[in-house]
Amino acid sequence: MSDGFIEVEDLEKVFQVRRKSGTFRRTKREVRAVGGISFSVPRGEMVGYIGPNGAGKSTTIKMLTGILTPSGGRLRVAGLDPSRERTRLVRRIGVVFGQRTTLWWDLPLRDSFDLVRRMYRVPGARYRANLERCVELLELDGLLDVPVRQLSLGQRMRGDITAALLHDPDVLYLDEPTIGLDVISKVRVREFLRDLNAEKGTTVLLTTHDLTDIEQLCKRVMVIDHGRLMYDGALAGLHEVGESERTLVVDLERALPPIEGVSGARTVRTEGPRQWLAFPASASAAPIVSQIADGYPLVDLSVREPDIEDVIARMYAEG
Ligand SMILES: Nc1ncnc2c1ncn2[C@@H]1O[C@H](COP(=O)(O)OP(=O)(O)OP(=O)(O)O)[C@@H](O)[C@H]1O
Repeated sequence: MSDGFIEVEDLEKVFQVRRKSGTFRRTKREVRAVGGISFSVPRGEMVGYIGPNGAGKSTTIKMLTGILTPSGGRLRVAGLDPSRERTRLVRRIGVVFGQRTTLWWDLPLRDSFDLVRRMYRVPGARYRANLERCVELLELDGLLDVPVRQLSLGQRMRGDITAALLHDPDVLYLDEPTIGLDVISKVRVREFLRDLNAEKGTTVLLTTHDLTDIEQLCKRVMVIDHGRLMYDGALAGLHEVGESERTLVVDLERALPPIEGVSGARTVRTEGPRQWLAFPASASAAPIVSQIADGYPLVDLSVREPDIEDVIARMYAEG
């Protein structure tokens, strides 16, 4: 194996699923959730790990955290074998699942954090410094005495991220950290993660359905589908392989005929004063925006990233 901080070689996970067939008979079926993948992540890198539903992302993360034992292949995180040395590994990693909380539902945030401190035996000074930093950067001030169940989704997520970082992990696994968050909370979480990576050199593996997360945080992205690694490289390269498109959504002062004559983009939909223009995902939106602003009464605009499913479908189409 090479000397990456996360090293994965021919990693496999096969689940045996029992199915009832007829009244008495049960048949066994194998599900190859991860079918022999290899990658290496150097220390301090932020990597996106994306793929459609059921692709094998969670199963990979569970093997990387030691929750699941691989069926085959080799795996090292911070020099440790996750399933055999799980207790030692736990001190080196942090995990955030967007769809469920690791915080105690009925306790105020402060008490949840205190329990995490005891569990990981974080020294007092380090705990206070880390908590203070998270409270400031994630704007949790005033929320520490609120029970978790009373927090909004965005506030809870920021609480979960704090809980995952109190013991200064070297590796952070983030599973859909911006799912269901409003635009402002998303921006806040992304800024925080960028700063964390820059200041502490935390290695981050990020699973998300939101390509904007990847675009703003990761230089490198890995795509998994049907348990196989389909792509490992820059996001721009992925867009080129799949010839995927981004969409510019423009609001004009009034309803007008479809915008025409903008080089590099074409109008794909109009609805009252709002129009949608598609352009190659690897191109910059700036020249398109300026052409529209020169010729049309522009009020507002936003750029939408392509869906991950769409990008992957196009990859297949390219063959
Ligand atoms: N414990 C299990 N027993 C049997 N099959 C499983 C188990 N866990 C996962 N699978 C199957 O393995 C495959 C990969 O699942 P996995 O949860 O890793 O996908 P995913 O990429 O994380 O999907 P999602 O984006 O929906 O979370 C799926 O077909 C799933 O049904």
